[in-house]
Amino acid sequence: MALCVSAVTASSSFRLLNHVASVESCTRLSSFNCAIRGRNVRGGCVVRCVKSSEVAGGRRSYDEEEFVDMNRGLREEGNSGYEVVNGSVNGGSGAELREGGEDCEREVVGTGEGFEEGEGDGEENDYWERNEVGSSSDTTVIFPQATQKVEEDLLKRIRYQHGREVFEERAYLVGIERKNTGARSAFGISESLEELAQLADTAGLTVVGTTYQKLENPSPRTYVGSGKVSQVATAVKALKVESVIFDDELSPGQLRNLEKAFGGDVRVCDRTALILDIFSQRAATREATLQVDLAQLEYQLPRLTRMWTHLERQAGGLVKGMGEKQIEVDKRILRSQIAQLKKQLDTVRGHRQQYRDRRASVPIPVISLVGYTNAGKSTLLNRLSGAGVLAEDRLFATLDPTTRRVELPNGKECLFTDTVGFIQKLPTQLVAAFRATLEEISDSSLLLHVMDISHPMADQQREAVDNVLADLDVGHIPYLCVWNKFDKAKDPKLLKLEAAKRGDVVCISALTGEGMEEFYEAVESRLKDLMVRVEAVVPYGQGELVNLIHRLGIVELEEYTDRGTLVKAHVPLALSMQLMPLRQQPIA
Ligand SMILES: Nc1nc2c(ncn2[C@@H]2O[C@H](COP(=O)(O)OP(=O)(O)OP(=O)(O)O)[C@@H](O)[C@H]2O)c(=O)[nH]1
Ligand SMILES: [Mg+2]
Repeated sequence: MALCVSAVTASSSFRLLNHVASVESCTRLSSFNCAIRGRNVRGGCVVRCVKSSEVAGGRRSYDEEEFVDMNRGLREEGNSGYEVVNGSVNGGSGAELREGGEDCEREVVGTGEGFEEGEGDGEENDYWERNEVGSSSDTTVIFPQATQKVEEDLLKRIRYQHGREVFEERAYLVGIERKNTGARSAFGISESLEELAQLADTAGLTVVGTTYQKLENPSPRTYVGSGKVSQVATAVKALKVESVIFDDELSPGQLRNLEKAFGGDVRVCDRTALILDIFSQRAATREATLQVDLAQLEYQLPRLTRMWTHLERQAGGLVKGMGEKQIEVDKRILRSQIAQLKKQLDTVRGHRQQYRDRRASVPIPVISLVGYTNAGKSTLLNRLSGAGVLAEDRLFATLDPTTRRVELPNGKECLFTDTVGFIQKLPTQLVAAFRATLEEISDSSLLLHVMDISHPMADQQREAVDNVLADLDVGHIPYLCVWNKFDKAKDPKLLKLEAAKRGDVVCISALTGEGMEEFYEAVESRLKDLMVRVEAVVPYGQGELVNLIHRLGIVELEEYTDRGTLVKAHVPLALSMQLMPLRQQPIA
């Protein structure tokens, strides 16, 4: 039986070979992500790239334009075990790889499409062969020899994590402890690395080691000092590490130098790429997908170097500048993809705006749940509304705002919106891409900041959230702190005392329901504070307006007069605006 490998992940730029499984697992892939991945492919590969927009009904259609040859690794790393026998280097017809040398690496990727477990026969058992499914493509990728042992080793590395199959990839984490942190975020290096490990786990990686260095500032060349780089390189070899992840965003130069230092087999990436990858894996709706794709392209654009320098090397330097030209071409392609994505996002957002406008026409108060990732926002929304929103012990479970109508115990209605969680060092590309989603927060009547009060870094997480909120300019919106996961608190009595002292805090457990009565009371009282007093005469023909006043406001008096129903009530600001033309004229 021939082992067939579908190695292109369902996700983004981060992992090239995380999934040895059937094609069904591959959902989307952008050509550019592939190219970026190719940078670190061990032994090189040919990957056929298809834009996510071309994914239809779970099946990808091929587009010849989208081929990206990933053989650079073979040539550049001097691995002459392969040769390209049929295909051009730069797009066009694809390529055929043949085994030629003795010590070829065996982790080779295919296209993510058209791979399936197939029957091998005789000698061909030694190959991982691509079985094209219903495609007229001329691309034939013959993989190098795979012994039974290699197959077994690979299969052993597939594991189930968070309900899905992942290829166990070994990662090593590197951070910096800045001397004289001063005004810097209060996250210590060990907490920051711990969070990075959690992110890596969420992305499906296995962390095999971490290290950090105390520095005044990161080295502009290699982030950590050269001694540390050698130390990491030794650890990478000893621990058979496949990915080295840095705790801050690396500049394109740092990325390049570190890749050089660790060799082509090791993938270098940073916190931002990791977060982008998680977002990409989790994006479920069209808007979230577009937003993540945009953030990824924005991240990749300045990092578009070295991808094509092999062209020059191949030609013995005769075509100097060819690589650069190609980079320019790629940059242009990327920019036009960015422009296209922005356009598509505008359309999608237009629909969302219509929905918001419709919502605004029914002036129900909107309450937004904001907070650090994993604080329990979705769990709270589920408790309030039985919404069935995905709530998991993973980072960034929620990417799209979900709004649910909730009737409070006093009978008043409001809308609760669950939002994307924040994290320290939130990539700027993501904040920008998700700005529109986050801006919905600015329409709310009340912000509920949900905190995991049992978390050792709760204070620092609060600070990180407050920083993002300040960026979003929502300081004017009334705010209530919800100390969640109270059931896990070490000293509940002390916490209660502290909460009582502060006044703008309620302690709850969204999981067990503890403290929900106080929660409802606090929310009701905030909403009441936000109401304005109106006196209006509603014509008998507009009875639904009187109903609305009852549903949303607190009615003091209702009287039937010859002009209509006279209502004296406290109502939400938005409703008071709607009632403006009906305000009772003072009787002369
Ligand atoms: N013990 C305890 N666990 C909780 C509580 N609230 C939520 N959790 C757990 O915390 C984890 C994260 O909960 P979510 O509701 O997904 O958190 P979130 O804030 O929506 O996270 P993101 O969507 O990633 O931003 C889940 O495993 C929940 O079961 C609580 O009050 N007590
Ligand atoms: Mg959530």
